Amino acid sequence: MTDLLRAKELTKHFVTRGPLGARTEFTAVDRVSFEVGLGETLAVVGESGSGKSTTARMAAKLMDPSEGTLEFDGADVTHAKGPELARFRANVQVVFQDPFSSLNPRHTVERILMAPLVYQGIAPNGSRRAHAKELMERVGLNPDHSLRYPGQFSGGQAQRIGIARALAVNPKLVICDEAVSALDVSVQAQVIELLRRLQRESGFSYIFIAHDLAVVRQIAHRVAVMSKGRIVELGPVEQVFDDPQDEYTRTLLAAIPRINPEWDRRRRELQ
Ligand SMILES: Nc1ncnc2c1ncn2[C@@H]1O[C@H](COP(=O)(O)OP(=O)(O)OP(=O)(O)O)[C@@H](O)[C@H]1O
Repeated sequence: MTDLLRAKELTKHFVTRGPLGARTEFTAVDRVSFEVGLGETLAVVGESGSGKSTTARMAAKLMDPSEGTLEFDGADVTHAKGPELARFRANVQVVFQDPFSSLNPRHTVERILMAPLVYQGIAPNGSRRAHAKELMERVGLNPDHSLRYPGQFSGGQAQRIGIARALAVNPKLVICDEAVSALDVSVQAQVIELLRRLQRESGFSYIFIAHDLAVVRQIAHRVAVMSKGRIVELGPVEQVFDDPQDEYTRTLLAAIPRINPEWDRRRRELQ
């Protein structure tokens, strides 16, 4: 499989100040390396504070790494600026956890979906409206609702708007940072199915940040397990879930039966 994104030894230090102004350096992500293939879904899992979001932010170039490099489509984009960064932004899009805080509440869906097209100079003026409606249809929203505001949609529908906005520029990689974590289980299943369908149709890659391993099992090809800023295990989902090599991965997996008894039953049947 051709590598689309290659992260090499990505590291992020944060500087915090104590009550007396004392400077403490803290390493949130520590020499993390991974690749994402074309059309592949790489999940990044781990407990809260393990460094998943910081890794996602560096991969999306929303945050510069303290050390390490990022390659996209064979080019080093670690320090990309100007047109090179704009090209990266057209190819790599992010879907955040909370659609209501990541979508402007004062803009209509149409305006939200047309904004990336304007920014990237995609689709001539007259066809942007039609393109926005097409995007709504692609993610299962009624295009007649294009003049509504995010607040007039349910959580699941609003997340579909976030997904449509990410797809507007036809990206090669979509980074989902806990994109389904805040949704009810049944809505979550529908949005996961949507994400899978969109990947089948368009062949783009996902980095899928999640803490729910049952969700990861449904969507990812490979999984990286993070603990205390480091990747402790990385491999195909079946391999990591069925034969975890790392002690921390085993602890994470042991928590699943409480989340998904059906999956646990099937696992036991297979053993
Ligand atoms: N801007 C920042 N300044 C200082 N520390 C930060 C900053 N952003 C994150 N951290 C710290 O870095 C560590 C990793 O955070 P990160 O959000 O990447 O973890 P996470 O695995 O995504 O956790 P969660 O699932 O809770 O979002 C945490 O200890 C967090 O407090």
